[in-house]
Amino acid sequence: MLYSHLGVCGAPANWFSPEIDDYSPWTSKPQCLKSDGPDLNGTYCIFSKKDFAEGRGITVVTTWALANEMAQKAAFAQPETIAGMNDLVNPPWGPPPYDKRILPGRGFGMIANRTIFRGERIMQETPSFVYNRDLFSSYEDEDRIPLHWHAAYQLPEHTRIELLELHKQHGGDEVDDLMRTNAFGAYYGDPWILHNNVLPRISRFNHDCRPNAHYYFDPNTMTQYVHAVRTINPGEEVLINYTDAEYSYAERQHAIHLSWGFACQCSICRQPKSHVAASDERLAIIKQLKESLNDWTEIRPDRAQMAETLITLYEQERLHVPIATAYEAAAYAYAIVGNEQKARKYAALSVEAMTIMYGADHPLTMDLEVMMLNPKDHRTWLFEQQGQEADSSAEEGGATQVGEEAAARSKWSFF
Ligand SMILES: C[S@@+](CC[C@H](N)C(=O)[O-])C[C@H]1O[C@@H](n2cnc3c(N)ncnc32)[C@H](O)[C@@H]1O
Repeated sequence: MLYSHLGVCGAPANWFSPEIDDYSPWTSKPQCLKSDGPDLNGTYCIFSKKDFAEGRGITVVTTWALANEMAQKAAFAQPETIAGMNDLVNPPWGPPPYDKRILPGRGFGMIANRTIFRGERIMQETPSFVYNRDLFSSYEDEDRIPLHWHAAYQLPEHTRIELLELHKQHGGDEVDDLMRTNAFGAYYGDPWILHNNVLPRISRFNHDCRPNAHYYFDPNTMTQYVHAVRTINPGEEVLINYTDAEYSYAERQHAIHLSWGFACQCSICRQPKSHVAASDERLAIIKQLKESLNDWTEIRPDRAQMAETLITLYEQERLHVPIATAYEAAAYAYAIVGNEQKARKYAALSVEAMTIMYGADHPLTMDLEVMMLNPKDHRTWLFEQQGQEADSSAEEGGATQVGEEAAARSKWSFF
């Protein structure tokens, strides 16, 4: 569907361009939706930069304040940090280990063209289209959809073609549809605001509830990374998970059908009913154990045992990435009682899995690295003992408050 205002008729009447001469780093003058308030910071506009990421380009529909924040990130301020990110011929991490192929019943998919080992980089990409999700709830379609189109037309032609060729599942407006079918949620700003990132290449990976690859987005480099979570054999399809890895069978089926329009037939969804029920039961116990392990309001002598059970359940569920949080819980459980050897062991396992889950530079990965290198340097070391001392001093009317201790402990809870 083409919008006449894109060419002949000019911008719609409810748009305006702020009277600002310097709108760098954006390469086109931002077009904004008229709002009632005088504050430009909260105004939604289209921000685009044709030369972003060595000519890949980017177009962003968000508030003025969030776009300014984004422009401070390394990807914009130090473009050398993302050199070669979208290069498919000679990418910095070696030739692509997959081929894009048409597959029966599921459109394009990515097939491994060699053995890919756990932790190996498979792909990396900067988004070409970023869209603030609040627009969906704040504006009617007739205001919102022209923004999509105008934003898409701000991209360099080769990137726009790549974007518009993406798979569309739902019908209706094309850009709206491609965004619903292909967008990845991503947080920008402080506090975090949910956006949609469209990454035309990573979008070609199909779904599996027990995938062999995992992605994460780094807002600083504005790059999404995909890594193998287990050995992938040549000829095997590289698959990512579109939903919450810990959803039950019914939740997975519902979410996949609603948002992507297919009935999931992955290896775990195709199991006999009794196996699916057993898996659901394990997932329910995983949920309960995580809640208990996240509760730091009392000293739990069975903490390490709970963490070990959680690890076993994740293994049985073939959840090779979220298991990072179970290793993390085990590392804490052993550190707080002063078991150096086991704290180190589980911290190392967690660092390995967290690097795939969030990246090596993520604060959680770096925190576990401290424990891996020297558990005694970690803030949780012998915490249980300190907690007990604090509890008894509180019972004796001492100055230390048990409540404060509990609050401090709850700050370690990351899952
Ligand atoms: C983000 S796209 C993935 C790439 C897509 N196959 C393509 O041709 O571009 C999502 C769409 O791919 C298809 N798809 C993804 N995973 C699938 C699966 N496991 N089984 C069947 N279809 C799948 C569905 O049509 C879904 O709406």
